[in-house]
Amino acid sequence: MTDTLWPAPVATTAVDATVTIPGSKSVTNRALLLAALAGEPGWVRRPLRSRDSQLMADGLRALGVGIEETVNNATGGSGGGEAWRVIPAPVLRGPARIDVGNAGTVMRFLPPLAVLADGPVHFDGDPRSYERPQHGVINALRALGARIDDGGRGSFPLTVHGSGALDGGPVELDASSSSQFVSALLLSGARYNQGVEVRHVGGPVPSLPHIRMTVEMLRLAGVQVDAPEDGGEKDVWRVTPGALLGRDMVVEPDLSNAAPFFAAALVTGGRVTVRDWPAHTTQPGDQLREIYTRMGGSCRFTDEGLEFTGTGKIHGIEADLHDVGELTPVIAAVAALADSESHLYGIAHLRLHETDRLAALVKELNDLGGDVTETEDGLRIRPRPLHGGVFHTYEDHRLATAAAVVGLAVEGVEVENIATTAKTLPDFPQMWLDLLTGAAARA
Ligand SMILES: O=C(O)C1=C[C@@H](OP(=O)(O)O)[C@@H](O)[C@H](O)C1
Ligand SMILES: C=C(OP(=O)(O)O)C(=O)O
Repeated sequence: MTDTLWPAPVATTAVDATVTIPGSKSVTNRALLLAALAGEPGWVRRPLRSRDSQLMADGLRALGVGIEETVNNATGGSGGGEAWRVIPAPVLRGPARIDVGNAGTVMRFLPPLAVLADGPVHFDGDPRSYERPQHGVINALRALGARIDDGGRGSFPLTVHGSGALDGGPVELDASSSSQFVSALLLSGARYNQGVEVRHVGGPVPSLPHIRMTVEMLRLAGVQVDAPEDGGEKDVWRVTPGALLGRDMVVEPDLSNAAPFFAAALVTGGRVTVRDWPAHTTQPGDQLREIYTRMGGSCRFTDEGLEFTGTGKIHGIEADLHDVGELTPVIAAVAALADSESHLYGIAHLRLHETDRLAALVKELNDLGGDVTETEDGLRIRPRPLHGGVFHTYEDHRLATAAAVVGLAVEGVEVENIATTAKTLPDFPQMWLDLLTGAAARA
């Protein structure tokens, strides 16, 4: 936590910019893990370089995986940029120590891999990692035969006593608090002796697009997966045991991190293009096209990417964000500047994200004069004229970008710890300034 305050710039004119958004956190961290499990070296191209992806890379390195970070600007344009070479370890190494930070993908995805190590792997992380749910992964791994010492806490810190192999097979878990429990088991499951069959038992699973991303990326790595959306049984995913192929994977831009930039088009009545928007993607951020259109913008694909245009007039929305929860903070910020009330629901699980996002959004928007109330599973936002003040960010990157969006229209917003955006978008402060000075248009 830092007390540094960042004065959020106010937009004095309509923005008109084209931005390059760095790679997706979710795709980068899956790509690294799948490459580490493969039978031969592979490449992860245009990876995200941020706190969460460095934690994943360092965690894999601790287990003996080689990850060479190289920059290749020779070809320039979209063909250049970074490419990380991943060299799998013949045997994953224990003892090892892994820092999970506050990265859900690292805390959920690495313990199922660590069971394959040939010794103990100790996991620790930020204080918030002790509070985020981990029981789905711990209980499932134990049921599959793994030995895990969590001091009875059901969370971090914990030690996975890797024994070089896991039998695997069918297992039940409750993923109603995080889709990452399912993804975690599936990602390493092909390397278990019997593969894995995950059956979710409980309330609806949030963030389903992220499970589809897992399934799609596993298939690209040559793994056979049966999933509910392909005619399989509801809430059951099956991974057949087998070798993974070392691939050349190109990471898409992080579409969830496009949310504040398109929001700038809506709020200022301007125009923002995000380069290289994929025509097909499993990223939840793709749903911004529909959500922001309902809020008053319009979008179209151009030769460069996806262009969003706003009118400066924003409408409130009634939206189920269960599938796309990570978009909530920025959507809530836009909704606070709208001309009518919004109801965002299906997002009770956000209370267990980087911070309790529902409580944080209510407190911070209301402290600026807003009228936001928390419901059982979401937020009601009644727009009111807002005033300046400190916007606290609770070490949550998406609270920080949400605050910047409010600051576009409200003078005197000061964002606490803008550096927390380093979790997934370290360049955010400069990118935001470039957007507003027109520099992003020239980039
Ligand atoms: O698997 C992933 O990459 C993610 C899944 C989602 O987690 P939850 O299902 O816990 O919401 C999402 O919110 C998170 O940002 C990334
Ligand atoms: C919930 C998020 O992250 P994590 O991967 O830490 O769960 C997020 O990025 O909004």
